[in-house]
Amino acid sequence: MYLPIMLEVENKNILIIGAGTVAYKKAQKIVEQKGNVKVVSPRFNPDFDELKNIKRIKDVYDKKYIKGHILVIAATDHPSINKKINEDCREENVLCNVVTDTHSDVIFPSHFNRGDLTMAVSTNGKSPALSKKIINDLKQHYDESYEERVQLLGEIRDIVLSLDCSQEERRDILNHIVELEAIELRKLAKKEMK
Ligand SMILES: C[C@@]1(CC(=O)O)C2=NC(=C\c3[nH]c(c(CCC(=O)O)c3CC(=O)O)Cc3[nH]c(c(CC(=O)O)c3CCC(=O)O)/C=C3\N/C(=C\2)[C@@H](CCC(=O)O)[C@]3(C)CC(=O)O)/[C@H]1CCC(=O)O
Ligand SMILES: NC(=O)c1ccc[n+]([C@@H]2O[C@H](COP(=O)([O-])OP(=O)(O)OC[C@H]3O[C@@H](n4cnc5c(N)ncnc54)[C@H](O)[C@@H]3O)[C@@H](O)[C@H]2O)c1
Repeated sequence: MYLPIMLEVENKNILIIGAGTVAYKKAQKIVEQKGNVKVVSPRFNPDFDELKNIKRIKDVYDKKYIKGHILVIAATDHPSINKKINEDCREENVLCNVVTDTHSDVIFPSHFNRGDLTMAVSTNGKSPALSKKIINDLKQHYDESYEERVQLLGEIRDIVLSLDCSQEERRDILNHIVELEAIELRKLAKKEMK
């Protein structure tokens, strides 16, 4: 079983082996979050030309490339090579995601963001298509308005945490404000700023 955790990738070194369609999608997501991406592959999908801030190495996989990375993504179209990459990473204590396997050390959930709200869904590799469908359903319910909502709740929470009251009272207030309408949250945030 997997434990869902959030990974801060900004300025972290992440290695991708293979440069096809799947590798491109993962590289794009990591670059968006300002991770340092290095890609090793003998051939690069033309989409990679759009990604300016990545380092390309035109070569086949070799274990020597792993060192110095916090995460390796094995994204070749050869499951046996990807498996070897996963084994090498285990020896080097580096986390590894294998795109052709449902049992690698790291799997990417399907996800979306509404500002600081992140929603992520995984099926433990059983059905990525179902993860995608559920995420699309959640997108309808948790619409763009949640971006402001989370922002306002964060602002109000900072004020509440600075109040001189018991931990229980604080928890009650914080649990109560999540039920409020946006208009009430805006008023509260404004009032507290003064
Ligand atoms: C989140 C996302 C990646 C992202 O973020 O890029 C993701 N898969 C996505 C889409 C997708 N992948 C596939 C389809 C075709 C339909 C289908 O097969 O269902 C679609 C749907 C589509 O493309 O529309 C095929 C596929 N995927 C894996 C295998 C290998 C295997 O099963 O052995 C094969 C078979 C290849 C073959 O047939 O040969 C494996 C994995 N894919 C995972 C994640 C991990 C488990 C996630 C979970 O627990 O649910 C895991 C285990 C490893 C990993 O990659 O981390 C992205 C969401 C897109 C979105 O949200 O827009
Ligand atoms: N996890 C997912 O989300 C997901 C989704 C769809 C498909 N897949 C699976 O992922 C695999 C990759 O799919 P794709 O569409 O990106 O394939 P692709 O053929 O577009 O790309 C494969 C890449 O791997 C490179 N490569 C091959 N041998 C290599 C080696 N020894 N060292 C380094 N690079 C090497 C190739 O040059 C190419 O750039 C497929 O097996 C596919 O079934 C996974």
